[in-house]
Amino acid sequence: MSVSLPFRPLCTRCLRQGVSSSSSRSPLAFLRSYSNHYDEGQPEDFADIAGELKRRKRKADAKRRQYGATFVDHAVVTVRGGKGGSGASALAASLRGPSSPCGGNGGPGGSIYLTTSSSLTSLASLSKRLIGGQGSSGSGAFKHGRRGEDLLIKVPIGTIVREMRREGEEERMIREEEELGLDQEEKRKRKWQRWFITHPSAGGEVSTKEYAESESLMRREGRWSPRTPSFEESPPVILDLSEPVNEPILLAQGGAGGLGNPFFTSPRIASRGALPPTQTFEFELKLLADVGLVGFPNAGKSTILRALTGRKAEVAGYQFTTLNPQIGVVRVWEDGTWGGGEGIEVVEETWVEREREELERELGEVIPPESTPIPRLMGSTVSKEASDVSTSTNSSAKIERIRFTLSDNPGLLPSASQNVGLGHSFLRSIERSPVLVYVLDLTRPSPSEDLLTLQHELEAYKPGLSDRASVVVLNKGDGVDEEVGKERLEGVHKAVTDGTEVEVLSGKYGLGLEKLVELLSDRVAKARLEGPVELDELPAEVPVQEERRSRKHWSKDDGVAFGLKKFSAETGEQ
Ligand SMILES: Nc1nc2c(ncn2[C@@H]2O[C@H](COP(=O)(O)OP(=O)(O)OP(=O)(O)O)[C@@H](O)[C@H]2O)c(=O)[nH]1
Ligand SMILES: [Mg+2]
Repeated sequence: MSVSLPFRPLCTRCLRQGVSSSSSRSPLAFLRSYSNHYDEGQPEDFADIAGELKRRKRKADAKRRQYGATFVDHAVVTVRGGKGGSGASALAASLRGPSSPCGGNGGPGGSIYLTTSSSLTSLASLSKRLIGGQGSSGSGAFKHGRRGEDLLIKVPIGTIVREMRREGEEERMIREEEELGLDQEEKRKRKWQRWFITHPSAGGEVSTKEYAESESLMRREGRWSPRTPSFEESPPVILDLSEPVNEPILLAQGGAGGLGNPFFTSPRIASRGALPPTQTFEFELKLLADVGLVGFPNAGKSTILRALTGRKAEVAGYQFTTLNPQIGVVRVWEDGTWGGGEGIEVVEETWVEREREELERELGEVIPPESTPIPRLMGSTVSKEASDVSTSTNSSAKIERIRFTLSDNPGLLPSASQNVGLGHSFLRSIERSPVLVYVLDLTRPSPSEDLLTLQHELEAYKPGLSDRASVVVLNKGDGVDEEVGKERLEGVHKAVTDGTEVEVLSGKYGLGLEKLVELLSDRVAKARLEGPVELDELPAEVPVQEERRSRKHWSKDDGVAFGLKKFSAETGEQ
């Protein structure tokens, strides 16, 4: 099979053959032409391409569903330190005299620690129930039990942890006894049974005196039925993990191990390990980035992130490609150049890149980038050369002026503030970004209306949030002609407040990015000087249950699933 036309289905075998038989075209050019054609939507050999695209879309949808299910920004987790192991009540037989107590102590239960991980952007890896390892019991010959295993939970930077409830075993028992209406004597007996174990040779009942003595010994050691302090006595744990954690934070302490019988006056008694209280924590993820990109699905947010930072965000020509917020780093040097990316010329859709990588693997050689005709921004004079001068990946000899993080977020649906789709997760993750950028698609019929919708959604979520967006990006500036572009640009200018910068650019072809970097550097520097701005609390928080339910039922046709009209990137209809 030869690659005589660029519209063959993209199977790797065809591509390989194309490479070997086609002398004039590089495989990348082949992919690009395929990709461009796909963009334009005018395939000639339609049956071939439609079939291939359908297959690809099915694959991508499945992948998206899979990723979608793993993005979690809110979790309620039950945590308990491990139970301490029991002390042993053992006697060492002696030929000459009476046997002596030799029971070892129980090992303490494992604790639960918390730390941050910069590679995480979701709470998906968090289990619903975390219990520290149980300490093992002591045994004869003074052998002490092993310590239970500690658990280390990793959460993304930007996670807020709040303790919601705590209940100890002791309180649970007291409640139960009240319900059963037990008298004091019965309560004492139950308690002793709960706390002590007796040597098998004890035979019969251990006397009340022995128990009472053992209890007072335990009290002296501070080990007797430790009470769980209420929130009034010891305020709930609230952690704001906005910075990387150096030392793991103790979230739940493991229970103390029981004491062996040498500790007690009666050799027939040893104590059980303590069961630590059960605590319920709420984890909420608010990703931290200096700049947050806000826009409708398909506006090109991920493309911009890739162009500025090189972060491998998924780029595709359909809505809700991004389900998981992504953060990249932009570095700006003293001479005004910037980098962070891989110096990529054109940000291709991810599937084109994958094909290319697969092809490179098969061929065992790197396919050199070839020059692509770069379109112009709505007939403006901003050229690729201008932006080339400003980007750089060679940072060794330069002095860094500023470095900031940029977050790409899931597309915002109308009514996201009411938690439609990934609404809250998206809004939560940008809430802490001091600088927001609206990303609008200049090829859509009315970017100014899109802008108003975005502003409305941010304000509905938290009043004052939309004020942080003082930069509006009109992306896909390469895709409109001068007349249409100017008209839409004018509409947006009319819709913005004073002091808001409006930039036409093309994330895909890297046009106009240097101006954006300059603007963002200034805004970030200013925001850092001013410090964090607190916003009012969420006016009407959607209950957790409801929120979770909505996420579970989320699909790519989200607007439809939530009784809204489907939002169409092609027509701009909502
Ligand atoms: N012509 C042109 N196409 C672009 C430009 N920027 C992005 N695109 C294309 O627009 C489509 C969507 O781009 P993405 O970057 O995935 O958009 P997004 O806003 O991240 O979309 P979601 O993740 O779905 O919210 C892809 O086909 C991109 O190749 C641009 O500047 N010019
Ligand atoms: Mg995206």
